Amino acid sequence: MLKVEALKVRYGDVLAVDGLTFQAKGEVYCLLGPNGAGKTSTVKAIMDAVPYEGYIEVYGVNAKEPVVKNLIGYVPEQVAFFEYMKPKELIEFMAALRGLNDLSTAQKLVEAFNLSNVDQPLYTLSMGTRQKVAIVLALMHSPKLLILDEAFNGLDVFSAKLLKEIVTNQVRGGGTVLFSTHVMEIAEKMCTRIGIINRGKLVSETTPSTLREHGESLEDFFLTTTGLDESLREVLKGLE
Ligand SMILES: Nc1ncnc2c1ncn2[C@@H]1O[C@H](COP(=O)(O)OP(=O)(O)OP(=O)(O)O)[C@@H](O)[C@H]1O
Repeated sequence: MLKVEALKVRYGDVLAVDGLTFQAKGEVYCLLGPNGAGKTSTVKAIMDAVPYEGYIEVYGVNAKEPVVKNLIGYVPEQVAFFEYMKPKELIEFMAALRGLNDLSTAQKLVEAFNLSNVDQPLYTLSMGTRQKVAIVLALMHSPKLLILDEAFNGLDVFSAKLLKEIVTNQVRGGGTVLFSTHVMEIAEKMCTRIGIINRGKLVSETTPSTLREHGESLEDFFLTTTGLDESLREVLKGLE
């Protein structure tokens, strides 16, 4: 379970996250918002990678506790690695950092994602392959909370499908997934709940089934709740 309460993230004068509160429990929770809405800042706060105000808890543990890192698997939006390391070395390095002796899950994931170039330095790998390495690193310790920040970027059809299945299994096994994405189709298909975030605030929560009941697409719901539908109409008028 993930609990985020009254979260604020500031960068100097910029209030990137402004009192955000939400919970995700044994489900796929999607944070959806326009560019700059505060999604990545929220995720970084959960990872204790930026200073923040408020309270974050992961499966009963304060997210400020170092031990929480073993409960979380995180695929960042931008994969930044030690470029001269090879995936195999990076996997061993991360396992050592986490105190993980059993590399069998990592090995299975390497095979599943068909990561044949584990002995090549990271800077020589394609974007999609780097993404797969990030996914293996995020999953190798079987985390309870999986955080995917635009994790489908650059993945081929096979790997994207595999990741979708992994997400489903994560929840089936009692885990939780926090998703941040711009891709409506993924949010609509994969998420149990969707939180719309705008200017650092949660402006609405919905579920794909509620949207279906109302015959509304997530795209329309998103544009209306963020007020972007009006901006879009004005922009289109200007183009006429
Ligand atoms: N390191 C930083 N220094 C200063 N401002 C920052 C920094 N990182 C993010 N911001 C600002 O904080 C706000 C939220 O950014 P954030 O990256 O969290 O949004 P996002 O919803 O993830 O956006 P996107 O969908 O474009 O990835 C934006 O105004 C952004 O410019």
